[in-house]
Amino acid sequence: MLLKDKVVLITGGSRGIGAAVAVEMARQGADVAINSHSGGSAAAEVIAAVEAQGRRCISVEGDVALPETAAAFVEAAVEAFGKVDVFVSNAGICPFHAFLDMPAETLKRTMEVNLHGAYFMTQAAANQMVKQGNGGAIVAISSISALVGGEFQTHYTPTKAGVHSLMQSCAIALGKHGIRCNSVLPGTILTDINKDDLADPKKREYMEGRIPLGRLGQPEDIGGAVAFLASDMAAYVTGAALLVDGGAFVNLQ
Ligand SMILES: NC(=O)C1=CN([C@@H]2O[C@H](COP(=O)(O)OP(=O)(O)OC[C@H]3O[C@@H](n4cnc5c(N)ncnc54)[C@H](O)[C@@H]3O)[C@@H](O)[C@H]2O)C=CC1
Ligand SMILES: C[C@H](O)[C@@H]1OC(=O)[C@H](O)[C@@H]1O
Repeated sequence: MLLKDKVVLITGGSRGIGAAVAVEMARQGADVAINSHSGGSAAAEVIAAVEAQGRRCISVEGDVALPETAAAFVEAAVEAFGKVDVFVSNAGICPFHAFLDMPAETLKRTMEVNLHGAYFMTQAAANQMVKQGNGGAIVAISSISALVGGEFQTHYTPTKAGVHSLMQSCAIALGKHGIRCNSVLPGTILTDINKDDLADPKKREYMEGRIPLGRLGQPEDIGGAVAFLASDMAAYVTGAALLVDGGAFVNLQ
């Protein structure tokens, strides 16, 4: 087990990648706190799946775009489990939309959830880790989209580049406290975030065709990379980015 008796906090942990990461963390021996926005029954399913691994789980609802959500999430986790060892910044949205008529509100909301949310949450988790004095690990779910663009993602890709940049700067700011900060860059993973976009068979076939490993990703494909970066196996890894994309990024021709 890579994370025996560690406490892991995950934003956006009720569905998709965050939910799969929560279960993997539990499989690796950790207790888990998930945040989500209206997680409802999905959050309850994640709690059950973590408990099935013999670990504890709490769910705290809140919009990561609001600074007060971060303080409340960390406080609830400390109250339940006594500490924070690992923080995974995962919550995100991607409302696909063309560039030329992008509504200002869609741009603003995407920035606030994906980037400001990651900032507030990372800051709150890091403050708790510094207070504890034992170091820690922070992993942000960035994206292959931090490196390459998307016609209908002009509001989204800058947030994913920003999240990785946040991890790089935090690696420097927090290194003296023994806190490591890294990013995981998933390729296209089948979740609710792209359900509508990939409902178009032509788009889905095109995306699949770009991937040397021959398939789109599943949420479970991301858990191992996060567990590695969160664990002592990665004790000398900070400010790094790990692509988990089936080879899509390097596939020029
Ligand atoms: N699915 C994909 O192909 C990829 C996803 N990502 C990133 O992975 C992360 C998770 O995405 P998926 O699992 O695919 O999406 P999803 O839509 O399946 O899950 C999103 C999660 O974030 C939560 N969430 C959304 N807005 C929130 C808010 N304002 N406050 C708190 N929680 C909120 C939801 O409650 C849910 O738990 C996102 O940051 C996304 O950008 C990165 C690369 C690829
Ligand atoms: C939502 C998209 O399908 C997904 O999000 C990302 O970050 C990936 O690059 C995919 O485009």
